[in-house]
Amino acid sequence: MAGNWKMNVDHVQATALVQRLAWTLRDAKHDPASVEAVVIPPFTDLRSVQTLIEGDKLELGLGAQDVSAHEPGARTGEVAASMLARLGVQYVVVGHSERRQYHGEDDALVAAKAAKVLEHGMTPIVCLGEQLEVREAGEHVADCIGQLDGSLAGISAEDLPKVVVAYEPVWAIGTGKVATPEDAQEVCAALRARLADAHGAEVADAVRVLYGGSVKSSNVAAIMAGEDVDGALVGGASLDAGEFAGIVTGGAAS
Ligand SMILES: O=C[C@H](O)COP(=O)(O)O
Repeated sequence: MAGNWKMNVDHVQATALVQRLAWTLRDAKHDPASVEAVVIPPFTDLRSVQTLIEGDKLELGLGAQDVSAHEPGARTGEVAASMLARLGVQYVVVGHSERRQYHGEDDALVAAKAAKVLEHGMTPIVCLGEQLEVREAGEHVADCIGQLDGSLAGISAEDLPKVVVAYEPVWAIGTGKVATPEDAQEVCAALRARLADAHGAEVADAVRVLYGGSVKSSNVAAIMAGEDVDGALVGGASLDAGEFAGIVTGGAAS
């Protein structure tokens, strides 16, 4: 269960949020071995959050929201994978629809970023999902498979099991319109089947497939009931410690 804070929460607010989350999970007797909880703050919060996780031995994973496809150098404004790895970051979101939509990122760039994340020993969370008009045309499965192929291009069969794929229908992000459990399962299953066709069942089973889009504590169990839905990538609801803890424990219960 990964909480993507997006461009919210400064580093002072981040320390309070992450502590409240860890305490709430402890009070709920959450077992991190059953469901992994990951926080994905903005770059400016990473050091503060990492210090708390390490110092207070909080049972939370740490992720970043984006990364450069390049090695350190003259790339103003970018953050290199090696810098994130040095900070103790374990997961990096690549290809989020907000990056694809507002920053012109295409599958080739997403694949290059995912490869860079793997090269530096971290796990990419590779996002993909269809626009509303694509779903209305009934082309969502083919569209998502195309994004999967393009976004994982060049990643070796050895590295693929380390990848996390997040299916996030764009029309369900931040809109309150959650896909039905059947919608989520349909695409997650199709993605896994594609991985199995291309790389074998063992690789496909090892890849964790998440659903994202208006996930809350009240709907997480139904979504997680899908056989091919292994977890959730949560946006808005991860900004509330109690709500995100409810998602983590709700996912564990399903
Ligand atoms: O990365 C998270 C997704 O974009 C979902 O966001 P949301 O839970 O606010 O709909």
